[in-house]
Amino acid sequence: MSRLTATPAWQALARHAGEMRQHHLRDLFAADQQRFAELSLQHNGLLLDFSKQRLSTATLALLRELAEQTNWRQWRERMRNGEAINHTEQRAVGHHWLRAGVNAPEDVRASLSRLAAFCESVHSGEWRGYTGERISDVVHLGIGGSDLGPRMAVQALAASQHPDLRVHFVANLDGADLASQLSRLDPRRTLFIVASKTFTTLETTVNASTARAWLLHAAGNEAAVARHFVAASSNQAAAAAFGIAPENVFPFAEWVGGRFSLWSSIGLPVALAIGFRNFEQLLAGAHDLDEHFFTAPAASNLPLTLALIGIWNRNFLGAHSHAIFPYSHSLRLLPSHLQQLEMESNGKRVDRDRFAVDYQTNPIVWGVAGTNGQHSFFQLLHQGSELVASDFIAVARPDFPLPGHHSGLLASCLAQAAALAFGQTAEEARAAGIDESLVAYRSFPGNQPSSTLILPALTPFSLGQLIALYEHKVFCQGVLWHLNSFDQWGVELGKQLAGRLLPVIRGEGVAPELDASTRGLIDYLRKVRY
Ligand SMILES: O=P(O)(O)OC[C@H]1O[C@H](O)[C@H](O)[C@@H](O)[C@@H]1O
Repeated sequence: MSRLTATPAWQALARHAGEMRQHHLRDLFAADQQRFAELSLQHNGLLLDFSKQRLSTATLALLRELAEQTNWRQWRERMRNGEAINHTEQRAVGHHWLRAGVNAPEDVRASLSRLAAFCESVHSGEWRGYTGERISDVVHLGIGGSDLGPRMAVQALAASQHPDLRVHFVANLDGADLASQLSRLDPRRTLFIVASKTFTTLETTVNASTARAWLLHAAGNEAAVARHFVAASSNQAAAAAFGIAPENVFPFAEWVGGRFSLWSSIGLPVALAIGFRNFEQLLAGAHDLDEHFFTAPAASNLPLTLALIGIWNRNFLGAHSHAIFPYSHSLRLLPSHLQQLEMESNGKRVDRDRFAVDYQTNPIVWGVAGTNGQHSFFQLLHQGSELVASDFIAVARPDFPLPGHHSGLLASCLAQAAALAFGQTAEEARAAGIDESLVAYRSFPGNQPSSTLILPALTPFSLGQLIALYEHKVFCQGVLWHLNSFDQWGVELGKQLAGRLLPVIRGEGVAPELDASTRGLIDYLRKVRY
């Protein structure tokens, strides 16, 4: 038994879960008129309703006890104070310093000033392309943490988009991604941001090389590169070796993890898309949530509460997956961003002390924007055999107010969460006039747990709050599961194998150690390719 599963709180929760599994959400609501008031929290405009989770105030008290027994407060202080809690890489975890405003470290403030000046020069037209044209399009080349966060934020804040500058994103190594963008762009007016913490990532360096060749083909002069390429990276030497002028490199520190790097110079496309003042609001929103997380007591701490609910669903009710449903077209990439944030952080099976865990860690995170999901896979949530926990995210005021749209969107969000929770009994189906032969098919078991998060409006500030909320949730879950949430060794093996296969695919080498399946696939690919 691990230290975690041996804690008195874990043992008590396991016993308590046996009892809670007997209850349906219908009964829990019927038994307590105060349930919404007791099981919801607010912070500076955000409302989190977790009354539709299959838990009680007693469950939460036990979960908070588990958090105390795993020293979550001390870990929170360690992160805040810059201890090297990413122990496998000997690094501090400092993304929260990037948004600390006037209290941010000197180098962070200096870096923000440079970003501000650069944005100003692009927006004002002072920055020109190699023929003297203004920049009309920015292409951000990055992948994973160097792509998903800024891509999601630019899309989410489309309503604040700068009118004269279009921002595009290319991540995939598949040439179809870059080719489809380049075909629509004018090299004289296009600025590329090469975004890579390490500056060694295959996808990004290949895309950047192709983009550079495309520019040089038009410009015919190496000097054009300095007018059209900037970089966001921790590896200034590699950026320089690639040919990016040192004054065009916007560095950030090693203590910024890739999936937490939106707040650093990796966020440059966001600042260019929505303006630097709005980018500062995004940082301010995240800082607001940081302050809340660092100071609020456990009972009113939003990120801790989200984390504890997730642990309850995963470890005590047995949910394998966690769905994110933003009822906001603008937030449609949030599930992808959270997929990386959560699964890359806590998709681990070895704990901080190098022991294999004897409990489940991160569930599979997935989701799409509502209402689209309702008309495809929600069937399984309503009547399938899986327990799926969900977060519904609603925005009270529309960012694109077309008459007749937003009320229906909000009604759908609340209706789906209620239908999942309460279902429809056979008696109710009969009372609704359903023919007896169809009653079994038209009954809904309900009891699918969900939380609903409401943002008053989708602004740079509230988006900052939202992302930071999930970042700190992930931190708390990592603490409780006793994981290092800030490394990602699991993605290395596939990369190494790809490096070894590359010459074989090209027909430039042999790899005698290949397994029969990979060898057979390569043989077939080569046969149909040439
Ligand atoms: O920013 P880069 O160094 O190019 O890394 C891009 C991404 O690739 C890696 O494989 C990691 O899994 C991600 O955490 C990282 O964000």
